[in-house]
Amino acid sequence: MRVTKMHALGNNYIYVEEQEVADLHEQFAQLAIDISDVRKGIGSDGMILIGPSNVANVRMRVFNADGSEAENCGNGLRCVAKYAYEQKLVSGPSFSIETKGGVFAAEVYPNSEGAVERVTVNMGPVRLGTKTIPFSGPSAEGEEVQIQTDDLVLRGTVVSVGNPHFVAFVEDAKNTDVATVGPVVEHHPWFPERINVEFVTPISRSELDFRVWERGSGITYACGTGACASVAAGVHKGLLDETVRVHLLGGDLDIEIRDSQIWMTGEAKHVFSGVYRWHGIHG
Ligand SMILES: N[C@@H](CCC[C@H](N)C(=O)O)C(=O)O
Repeated sequence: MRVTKMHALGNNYIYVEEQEVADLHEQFAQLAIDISDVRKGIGSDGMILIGPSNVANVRMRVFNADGSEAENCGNGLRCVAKYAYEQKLVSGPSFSIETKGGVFAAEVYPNSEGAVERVTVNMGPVRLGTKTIPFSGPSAEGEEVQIQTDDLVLRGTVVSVGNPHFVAFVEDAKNTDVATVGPVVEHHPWFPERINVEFVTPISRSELDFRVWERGSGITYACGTGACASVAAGVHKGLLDETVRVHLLGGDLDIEIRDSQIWMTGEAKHVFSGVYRWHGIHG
């Protein structure tokens, strides 16, 4: 199958057009696991399928490295926008992308040769609280949820950006033990469909340090929806202004809350295009 690897701030996926894998419908989860494997596959945070849509200009489906399907991916939206424009799947620089978590409007900024390296996406309305995500904890919990296990007590704001997020404001995001705490929150029984976990520290009202544990992929260099969720939570808590530069492991992302909508602007980069031979589930 023809594949393209792209990354946005180091959050890297293998992008495949649906027509390339039309006969593999029941096997997308295993394909995502295999293709993401850094030793036996290509190596990535997951796989994103690009195809036609009935309700938007193009559709994307997001599979994490463990094969689970996610509703949305912010870095994926920017890379799909780049791909769709450069491959002429769309006719102009402004268009819409369908995901399982909703339809999002994208705008690409091509250079004089038509190559796109920067994209803005309207990530939709700010949605906070346990009613916006799959949640099976006590109904008394609202926007702020307190997770308690034998080893951990952690408060976080829950936010939906199409996909679910738990945003914890911590003393020093850059030195948080993400690999230990992240999976405990991801798999906490209150989140029946698991959850993405962000650790954030405001360094001013317009700058945020950010680390992430992604549902289904673990530590990644960046999470676009996670950055959106974190700024939405920070503005709601009165800690941040509405225009924020988020410092992720892989670089910076600009998030703005305007008219209760979240706008995300950042890079999208091509790594390589080539052919991947998959030997299938029994291969
Ligand atoms: N990296 C993404 C989010 C990908 C999906 C996520 N792991 C989930 O399961 O919801 C982003 O940039 O938003």
